[in-house]
This record gives sequence, structure tokens and C-alpha cells, in this order.
Amino acid sequence: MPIALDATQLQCFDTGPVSLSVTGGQCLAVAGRSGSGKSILLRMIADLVPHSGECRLDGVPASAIPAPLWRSQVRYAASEPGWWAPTIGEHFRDPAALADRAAQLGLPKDAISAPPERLSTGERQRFAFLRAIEERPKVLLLDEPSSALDLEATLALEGMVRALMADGLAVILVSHDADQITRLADSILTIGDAA
Ligand SMILES: Nc1ncnc2c1ncn2[C@@H]1O[C@H](COP(=O)(O)OP(=O)(O)OP(=O)(O)O)[C@@H](O)[C@H]1O
Repeated sequence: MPIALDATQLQCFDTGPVSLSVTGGQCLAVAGRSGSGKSILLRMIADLVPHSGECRLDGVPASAIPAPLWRSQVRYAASEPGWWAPTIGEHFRDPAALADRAAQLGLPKDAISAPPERLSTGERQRFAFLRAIEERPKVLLLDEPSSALDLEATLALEGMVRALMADGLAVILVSHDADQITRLADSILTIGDAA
């Protein structure tokens, strides 16, 4: 049975309410004009902002699952996440296992031992993606995952997303790249006023 995430009547600030469902192996794209609440929606699903409404994973409400466990299973991958350790590799549980995936995304080998601020925005963005998938979440909430990437790097990242989906991952994607939505999404949810 593929995993299933259901969100019902999620609302916070001036956004929502929004309801949606996604199952393992599928990608749901969230569209809407700038400021319509796409990022906030992903953050509500990951339980990172106070909100009303309810999310369930395989029927189990988020409120019944310890927050850190929910957030590792329903993983929000921010467009511009924070870096706190001296090197990129120290942000990973298993830096050794990182090398293969980093190479698949076209990242230079020595970047793993580099300080985050020495990398390009696009390199950091790809490492942020790798950080988000390291603990094998069941649901991946991708917020503009390739906004700083060229087409080659974008397609490599999408290939990795597709491989994870084939392995049962459910994806919710926020992207301003219409071509990316066409390539990845099985369905599209438009929120707020039509763009
Ligand atoms: N802490 C907050 N308090 C009140 N309103 C907030 C807060 N954080 C965000 N908002 C509002 O929520 C709205 C939605 O923001 P969000 O970042 O989700 O938009 P978005 O659709 O992802 O936009 P973009 O496409 O430009 O990234 C914005 O109007 C923003 O002002």
C-alpha cells in the first residue's frame, strides 16, 4: 500500500483553507500567484507554523506523532535553508554516503568538506535537497528546489526525485517553473486567486 498524506482545511495568517491529498509515487504541484501562501502551506503540512486544520499520514493525525518524528517523515525542503556547521559534510549524518549522490547532482567532490559560504547558491541548493532526503522521508515538500539551478542540474535533481518516487516517496512541489511542473507533477492544485 502506498503511503498517503491527507491535509484538511489547513489555514493560518490570511491563507487557506486548503485541503489536499497525495500518495506515495505521486507528485502534487501547488500553483498560485506570488504571496498566495504556497510556502506557508508546505510549512503547515510540515507542522512548522501554528495553523488550524489537520494533516494525517496513513490516517494517523500529526497531533498523535511527536513533532520531530512527523517532521522527519514529512520533510520540508526550504528554498534557502540555514547552514550552521563549519563544513557542508557536517550537516549530514553520513557524509561518506553523500559522495555518490552529490556526484549524481554534478557537485564537486571537495565541496563536501567546504564551508557552506564558499559554495555557489546552486551548489548549496543541491546539498540542501540531499539533506532533506537523507533520512528517507515518506513525504517530501519541495519549495522551489531548483530556483538557482541551470537546466542540466535541474534535470539531474528531478531524476533523483523521480527515482525516490518510484521507491514510494510522495512529493508536494512548489515551483514557478512551469516546465518543471509539467515534467514532474501528476496533478496540480491552484491556491488563492487564479494567477
Ligand atoms: N509570520 C507571518 N505573519 C503573517 N503573515 C505572514 C507571515 N509569514 C508569511 N505571511 C504571509 O503569508 C502570505 C503567503 O506567503 P508565502 O511565502 O506562503 O507565499 P508564496 O505563495 O510562497 O509566495 P512566492 O511565490 O512569492 O514565494 C504572504 O502574504 C505573507 O505576507
